[in-house]
Amino acid sequence: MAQAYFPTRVASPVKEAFHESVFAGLNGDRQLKAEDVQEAYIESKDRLVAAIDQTKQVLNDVRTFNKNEWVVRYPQLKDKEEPTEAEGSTRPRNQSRKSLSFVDDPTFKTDVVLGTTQKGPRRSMTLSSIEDLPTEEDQDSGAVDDKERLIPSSDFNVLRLDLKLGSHSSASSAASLVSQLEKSSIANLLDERIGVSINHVDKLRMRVEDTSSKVLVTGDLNAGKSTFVNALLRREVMPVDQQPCTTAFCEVHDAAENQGQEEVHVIKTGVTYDINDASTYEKADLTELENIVADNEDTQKMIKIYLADTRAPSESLLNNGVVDISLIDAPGLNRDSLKTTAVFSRQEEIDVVVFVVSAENHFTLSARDFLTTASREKAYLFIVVNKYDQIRNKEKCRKMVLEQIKELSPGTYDDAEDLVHFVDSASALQPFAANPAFDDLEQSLRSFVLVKRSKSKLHPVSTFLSNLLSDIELLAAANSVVAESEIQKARADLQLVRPVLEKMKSGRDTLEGALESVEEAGANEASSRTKTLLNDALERVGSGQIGVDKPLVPMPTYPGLTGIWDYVRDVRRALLSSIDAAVALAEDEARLITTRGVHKIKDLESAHLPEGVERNKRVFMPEAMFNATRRSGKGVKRRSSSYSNIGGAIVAGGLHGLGIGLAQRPDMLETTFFDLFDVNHQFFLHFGDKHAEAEDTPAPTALGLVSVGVGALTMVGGQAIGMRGVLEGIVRITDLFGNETARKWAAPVLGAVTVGLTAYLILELPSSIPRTVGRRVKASVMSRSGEHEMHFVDAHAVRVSRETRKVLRLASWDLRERFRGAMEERSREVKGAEDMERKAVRAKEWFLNVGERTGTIRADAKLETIGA
Ligand SMILES: Nc1nc2c(ncn2[C@@H]2O[C@H](COP(=O)(O)OP(=O)(O)OP(=O)(O)O)[C@@H](O)[C@H]2O)c(=O)[nH]1
Repeated sequence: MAQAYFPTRVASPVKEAFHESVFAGLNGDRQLKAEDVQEAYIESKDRLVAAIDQTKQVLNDVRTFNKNEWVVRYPQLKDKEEPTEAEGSTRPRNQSRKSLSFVDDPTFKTDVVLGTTQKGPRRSMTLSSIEDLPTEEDQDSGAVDDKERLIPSSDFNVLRLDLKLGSHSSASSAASLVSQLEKSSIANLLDERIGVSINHVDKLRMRVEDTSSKVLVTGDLNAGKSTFVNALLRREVMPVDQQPCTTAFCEVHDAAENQGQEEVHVIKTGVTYDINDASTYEKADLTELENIVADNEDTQKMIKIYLADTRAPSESLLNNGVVDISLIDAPGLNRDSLKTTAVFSRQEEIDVVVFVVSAENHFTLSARDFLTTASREKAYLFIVVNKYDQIRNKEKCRKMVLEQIKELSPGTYDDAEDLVHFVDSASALQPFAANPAFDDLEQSLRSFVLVKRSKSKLHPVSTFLSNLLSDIELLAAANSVVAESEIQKARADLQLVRPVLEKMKSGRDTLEGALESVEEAGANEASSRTKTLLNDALERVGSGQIGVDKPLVPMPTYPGLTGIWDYVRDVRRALLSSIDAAVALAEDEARLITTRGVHKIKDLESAHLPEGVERNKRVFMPEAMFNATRRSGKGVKRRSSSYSNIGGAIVAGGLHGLGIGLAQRPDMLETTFFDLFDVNHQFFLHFGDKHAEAEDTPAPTALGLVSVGVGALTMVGGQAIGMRGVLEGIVRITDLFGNETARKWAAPVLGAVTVGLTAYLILELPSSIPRTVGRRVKASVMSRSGEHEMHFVDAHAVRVSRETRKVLRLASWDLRERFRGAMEERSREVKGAEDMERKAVRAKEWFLNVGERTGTIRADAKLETIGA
């Protein structure tokens, strides 16, 4: 549809206002209306600038949040099949179902619904409660809060990441490639994209703030561009020549910008022009302009011309009282300059392109090229068909020109009435000559520049900003969906792990106590059982009996006097082996006690270790107990050093398992005369010398022999004579040898002694030998060989309980370690989930707040109304 720019044909209030202002100067009221237009423009501009600043702030916040707190995820939305109404969809028409996923995590996929809010477009989405979403009926009844209303979403506009690699990659292969990118890589790309957008927003802000408006005048060579510019200025400023000559870009500004001075500034090559920095240009007088242009025919100079337009604001284009319009007289298009001018026309500060074509020549190839490109990029293109006065068949010319414009720039053709003007610029310069076509052009141009400035300058910015805000909203909404799902996940994890950890925490001391008591009880029981068994055995051995009920070596039978020495040795071996058997029995019991302890620890493991924690797979082998050996340097098996402080003689029984018990020790098996007659014992009985009992004298002494005899005698005599009587008897016997009578009796007395002794040997030995040997075995086993050595029974009790404790401690250490490891892992899991929950809660709130902020920015700026 054609748009009307010419004020006389407009009906809208803004156009009306401007229409008034165009013809202002006639009275003050009309001038005021022009100011209203300006005020409205400034007000829109200020709102837009505020929105730009706030949006920039949001973008910076998103970047900081992305960097410090939450890896911002980049969503992808795909359409979902929506059931038709016939299939029972009750979803409001303003809602659409989408599938939300993230390029960095293809596993995350959820359905979301997007819709419009009644209070203006704001994007939000919800994931889990699709089924609970408000139906159309709910919305109509007003039962739903606006927060739940959703807007239709498109994809990203400004913040779109170009994730495709090369033109050959299909969408699916690009997606699969992208899915391999890490979250942080995507977040970095997004950060860069936001950075670029912020820079662009900065530029837009400068553009919006800039009150100047540039009109670029270009066209074919010699088409009369300079003449046209002069006509607009009503002054012959630009050099006009029959020959195509202008190669410079002459930019005409109001002299007010140069402190009222009419001046020419020739910008030096390679520097950025700054009116306040005289080193960036060379000053010249207006009258020198022709020479300057002529001198620089081969170079494309940039020349600034400051001109004092003395006409009233209502007539002047430059000094119009609303915005600072500057005219740029560009070089005529030829092969060399086409590119430069085309680039120039694309510059952001160019608001309007005026294309001058000679009515005599129509469009050249360069012109066609330029117009096609420019009409695509600039919405507003003015075409001045110049030298129209030279045409005789004007209608035919007009028709032909319009046909060509229709082909080159259909948009311009649609508004040809306002945008295409057939004029005679040369005559516009002649004073007092009426030139209504040029007046019409001039008014169209002024109207176009001033009234539509909001559209040409503010609207693109507000559209960009609106798109940017939509992108931020999409980003925020999608990330709040992710945050919500992470909250749910963290809470579900916590629900599982937290009770396990709590149970472990509360059970830790119980477990510790239970393990200690299993260790302690096991070790104590093993110790006390060993003591009982060995004490019993020693007691029995001491009284000449086999120490255990089921001996390996039975008590030998008395073979008679002839085999007495073998008998003594066999008795000794049998008794020693029974002590060994008692030690073995104690070890076996310790094995049972340990097995029970290990089972208790297993039970504790089942009770205290949470599911999923690997159990101890080691199998306890009781038979391996008491077999701990290590190789010495010479390859001889020895007890481990933990037992080495127990005296070698005493612990011999402890080596039973290795086949080296007491019964295997030659020193213990050594039989002596005292195994027959325990002189020391007899002595002990009579003198009570307990030290003597412990001594094992290897050879009989004279006194001993006599004592044996006496002992035998006393025993034969019913053991009732007593020591004093024996001694007295000996004295008397000695005395007897001193006299005749005594000598006479000596032989019979000695004979009697011999008889007594013999009788003793025959009658008492079978029963006294086991007792004597047993007593001596017991005594030697229980003897102490040093200060630090322990009692035989205690030593074994310590050894057995230590072995028991060692095994139980190993088992409980293993459980403790597993428990500790499991608890640490659960603590880490809980902490991880708590961190995740905290972060996600914060992120969700933060992103929701971003959504609120963008909504406020839109509402405050009334973005949709700016330039509409
Ligand atoms: N009759 C007539 N002559 C014109 C008109 N406009 C320009 N001329 C003449 O055409 C010639 C070229 O005019 P310029 O204004 O120098 O043309 P230009 O497009 O600026 O030239 P270059 O910048 O060199 O390409 C001059 O002799 C002008 O007097 C017009 O509307 N009618």
